[in-house]
Amino acid sequence: MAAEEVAGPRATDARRVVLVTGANSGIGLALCERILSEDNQIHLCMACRNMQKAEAAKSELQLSHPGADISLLKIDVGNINSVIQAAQEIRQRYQHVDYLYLNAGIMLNPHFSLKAFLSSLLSRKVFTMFQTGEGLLTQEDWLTDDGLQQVFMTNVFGHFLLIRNLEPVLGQAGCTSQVVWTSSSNARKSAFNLTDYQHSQGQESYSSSKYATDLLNVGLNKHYNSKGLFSSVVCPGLVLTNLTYGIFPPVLWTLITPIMWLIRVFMNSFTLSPYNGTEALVWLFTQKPESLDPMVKYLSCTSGFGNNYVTSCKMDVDVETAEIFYQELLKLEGKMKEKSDVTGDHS
Ligand SMILES: NC(=O)C1=CN([C@@H]2O[C@H](COP(=O)(O)OP(=O)(O)OC[C@H]3O[C@@H](n4cnc5c(N)ncnc54)[C@H](OP(=O)(O)O)[C@@H]3O)[C@@H](O)[C@H]2O)C=CC1
Ligand SMILES: CC(C)CCC[C@@H](C)[C@H]1CC[C@H]2C3=C(CC[C@]12C)[C@@]1(C)CCC(=O)C[C@@H]1CC3
Repeated sequence: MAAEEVAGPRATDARRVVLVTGANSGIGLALCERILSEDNQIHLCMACRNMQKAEAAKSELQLSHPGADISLLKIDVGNINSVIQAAQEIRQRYQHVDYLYLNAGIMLNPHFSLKAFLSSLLSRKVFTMFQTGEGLLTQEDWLTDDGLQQVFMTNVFGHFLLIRNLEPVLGQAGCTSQVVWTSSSNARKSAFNLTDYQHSQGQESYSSSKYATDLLNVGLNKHYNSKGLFSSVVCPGLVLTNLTYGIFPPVLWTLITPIMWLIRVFMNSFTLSPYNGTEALVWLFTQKPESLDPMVKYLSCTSGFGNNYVTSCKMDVDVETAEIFYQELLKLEGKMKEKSDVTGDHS
């Protein structure tokens, strides 16, 4: 599809530009809906890989928010050329991007361990297990056409490249930009290894990639705050979406919903609906980025009565590791650029 067909009107300087990746379903779509309810004067750019799904999501939003200023952008964050082309398109469309929600994410072929679940259920780890899913899931992963691990590319590096290629429209003098990562309570230090940061060796690529976003958040703040770019990390809790439908089929999730409501009385991380899961993402939209702590994660929470609120918790991240990882990503960016220069692959 030609870019003109999907692009909306050029956003005027007065409108704040909000760009959301993975905006056509789940948490991304609910976020778009809630941000439009918060401020219907924004220009919303829905960045998606599947334009048919994106069109359907846009129509849904325009039904609930007639007159909303929404445009679509094609991006596959799992493909380097697509990210570079999308960034070029964004730079042409907008003078400034105010909010960049890095939400697109995948968990490839998850396997649930019933044995681990039952043994954790009877142990003191039960709360941690329900909050983080620790020890319950393993996943597969494979290589992208660019030769990188798919989960790392999609959840981390594609978004990193997007930021790097959007530098001219992010954070100008007197006009800050806010980057918000949809991370996860499943992010775990022990699943991440600096010497194998793409997680080619293990079976917890999702957990590793989400820990990588937490590290990257710290690195980005260190290198970009002085340029007016601020980064934050959010955990939406457990939300029933296409991602979790890869773990159990929708019908099974529906059957255990009453049990999950019961668990929610003790566990505020069972947000369950995409609407609830976006609470912290929407809260960040209303905050001054300079006032946020780069070392904390913001958590969407839902009480047993179904009330939403936001809490924060310190990230399990040290500044030195974050810096080494940031430098590794810069090196990888250079390597991939060199490779495309040599092969002449600029498609
Ligand atoms: N559900 C949960 O319990 C939790 C989810 N998260 C995170 O929330 C984020 C949103 O996931 P969620 O809403 O749950 O799941 P969904 O599968 O509903 O949404 C994921 C979105 O990302 C898009 N996407 C996936 N791969 C790419 C790609 N290569 N390029 C562009 N877009 C892509 C999907 O597009 P398409 O429709 O084309 O596949 C979809 O729009 C993810 O980062 C996930 O890790 C974090 C914590 C908990
Ligand atoms: C009776 C049921 C509530 C049992 C469900 C057990 C597990 C399938 C879930 C318990 C904690 C969940 C969880 C996730 C997936 C499903 C569980 C493991 C996530 C890993 C999904 C993606 C994330 O980003 C974080 C979630 C943490 C909690």
